[in-house]
Amino acid sequence: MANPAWRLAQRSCPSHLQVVSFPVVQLHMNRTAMRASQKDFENAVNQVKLLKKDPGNEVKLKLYALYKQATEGPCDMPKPGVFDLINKAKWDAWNTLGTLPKETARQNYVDLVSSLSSSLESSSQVEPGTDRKSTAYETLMVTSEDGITKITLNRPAKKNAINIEMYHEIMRALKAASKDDSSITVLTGNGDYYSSGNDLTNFTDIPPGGVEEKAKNSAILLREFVGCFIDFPKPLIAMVNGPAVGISVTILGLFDAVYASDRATFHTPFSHLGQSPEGCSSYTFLKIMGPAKATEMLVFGKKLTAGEACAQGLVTEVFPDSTFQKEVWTRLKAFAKLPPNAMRISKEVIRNREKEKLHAVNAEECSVLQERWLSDECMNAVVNFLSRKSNL
Ligand SMILES: CCCCCCCCCCC/C=C/C(=O)SCCNC(=O)CCNC(=O)[C@H](O)C(C)(C)COP(=O)(O)OP(=O)(O)OC[C@H]1O[C@@H](n2cnc3c(N)ncnc32)[C@H](O)[C@@H]1OP(=O)(O)O
Repeated sequence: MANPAWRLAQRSCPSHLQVVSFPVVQLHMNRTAMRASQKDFENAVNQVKLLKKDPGNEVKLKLYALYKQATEGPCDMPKPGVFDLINKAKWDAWNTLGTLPKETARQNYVDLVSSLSSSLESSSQVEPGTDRKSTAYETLMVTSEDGITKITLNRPAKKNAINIEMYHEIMRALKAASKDDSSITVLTGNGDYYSSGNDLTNFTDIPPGGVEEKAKNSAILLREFVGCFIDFPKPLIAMVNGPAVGISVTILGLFDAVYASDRATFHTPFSHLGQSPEGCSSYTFLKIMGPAKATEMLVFGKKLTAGEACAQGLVTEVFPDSTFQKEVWTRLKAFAKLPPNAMRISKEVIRNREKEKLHAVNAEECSVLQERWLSDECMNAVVNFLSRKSNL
């Protein structure tokens, strides 16, 4: 237990959280749909006692925060002073959870313990330096090689539209990547598209009278999904191999570098869909490109070419499609040889002061969208697409 922040954090934690060992399992994010029972929660709390390896301060603070949220609800403690670093770190971690419902916090705690266990299992099964290929995903391909974990969206026949399963799997892959032995993480798409954004059939499996409930659960899912990008600790790089739509574009503002093929386009047709911006784009795009250009994209749905997106600062560099893979991978392999701790810490220094703001923006965007999804404008747009009348 290297860091005094955690040691101190333990003092006001229940005794089970004072044992630092490392959990054991595969993260089953789709369990969020099932809801953890009190018994699952208690089991997870006990499982923490069995952990053999230190999961690191970041994870321990998350466990602390989720435990407090699950047992006491939203943080109502006065904010510690700036020099009370340890208690402030704990307070920040708890307070960041905002009004996350107790039962969601309980579920997230169970999932986190489960994912820690999973990461221990996988790392103990793989020789250091050995290439890994995960077969545990339905909608992704995840590989780890040369210090780079590559997450590939893998529904090419649907233009890599993000269905509910893919949201969960991306979160699971990011959580695993944040703890594996790679230095950088790359997100890309299989096939001709990077991603066509939210799968519009996500709006279809709604039980009669259940639309409000579905909107509420979707807002929780979206907030958690975007939160994983806000909190991702290692350099996160997008390789935008083709057109990108909707949420696959907006979250680019949370990446550390965005490399694009000259075939890529960037399109956020939220108004056409009766929806509103997410992925923190209502904040990041304004910072990146200024309000005038951000409004063109986010309000009027202007589709940008890769060159335009680069000129506006959303994209780091554009490559001819014919050499895109080769040139970007050469670059990524060089990045992956840089000292990983230095990269992680530099990212922290660059990003950390914005984190609290980003989580607040994320929460607000999700709450606005929750209402939007119930609007006639949104429902009509979805029905139009599903009946193939959409003409974005
Ligand atoms: C009650 C509340 C529930 C809320 C649930 C919400 C959960 C979180 C939401 C987070 C917020 C995110 C917002 C966004 O991302 S907005 C952007 C949404 N995306 C779109 O509007 C794009 C829609 N797709 C298209 O316009 C075209 O398909 C596209 C231009 C991408 C490609 O056109 P093209 O003609 O080249 O190809 P096809 O249309 O024939 O597509 C091939 C097949 O892929 C299917 N497809 C493509 N994109 C999607 C999609 N986004 N959702 C569902 N399906 C998609 C398409 O239907 C074709 O399938 P078939 O071959 O079976 O017909």
